Amino acid sequence: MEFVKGHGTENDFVILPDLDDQLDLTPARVQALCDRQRGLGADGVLRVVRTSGVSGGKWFMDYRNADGSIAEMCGNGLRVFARYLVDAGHQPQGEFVVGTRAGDRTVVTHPDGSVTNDMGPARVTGTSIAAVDGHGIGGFAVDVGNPHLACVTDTPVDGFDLTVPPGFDPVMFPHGVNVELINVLDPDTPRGGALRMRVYERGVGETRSCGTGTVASVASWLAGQGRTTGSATVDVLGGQVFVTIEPTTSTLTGPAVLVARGELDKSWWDALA
Ligand SMILES: N[C@@H](CCC[C@H](N)C(=O)O)C(=O)O
Repeated sequence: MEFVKGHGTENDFVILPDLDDQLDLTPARVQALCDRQRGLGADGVLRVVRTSGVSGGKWFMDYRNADGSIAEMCGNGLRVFARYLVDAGHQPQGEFVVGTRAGDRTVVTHPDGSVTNDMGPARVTGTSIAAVDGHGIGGFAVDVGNPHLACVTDTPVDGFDLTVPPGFDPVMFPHGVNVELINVLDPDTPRGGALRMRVYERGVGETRSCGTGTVASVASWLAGQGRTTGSATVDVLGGQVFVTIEPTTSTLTGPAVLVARGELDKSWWDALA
């Protein structure tokens, strides 16, 4: 069985081409694939499925977190998924649609290897508090298809201990939440704001980047100013992305890198069922 390894700003994924939707991708198999000692190592799995499509799209991105859980959407994963489709010859370079559990998303692959995703609306749904490293940090709940609690703080984000999961309000986030900590590096550059973000991802732990988290972070930063539109670069541990927020949608541009391809050992895979 073929696999491809890739990353977007060092948020890394095992890509499993399964065009005819045949694979039994159990949580145990996802956990083993993502394990950095007994598997390939990754923050998540992207299963590539060909579909008849509900609105012109030919592809479905089946995203799983490293703990085996299913999430609605993955922004970095979507860029890597798009890059894989072009690299494998399944799509020409340019614009096409990918189905996700959060809905259809248009992607545009660029010749320099970067990808722009239409991320859909970033809906600010309220305020809440994250308990991080002994601090209570206020932020905005933002729905980017998946749930986020994006907290702008003056405390330097690089100093927080994110080896422990942040606490959050389980009534507000009954299905868990991804927590972002954000510093404003510069509120007004020629490209909009400049933010720095760290993230603790639901179902994974701290990762070096989270695409939906960067969109939530910019939406939260804007909401704190009473704004609903704007743009910003977001520095993450694994690089930089660019986000725009519009009234009805948002976009995310950043790198998408394919690193390796190979074959899974059949007896290893079968033993995990
Ligand atoms: N890394 C992703 C987000 C993956 C899903 C998230 N952990 C969740 O459970 O919602 C991204 O780049 O957006």
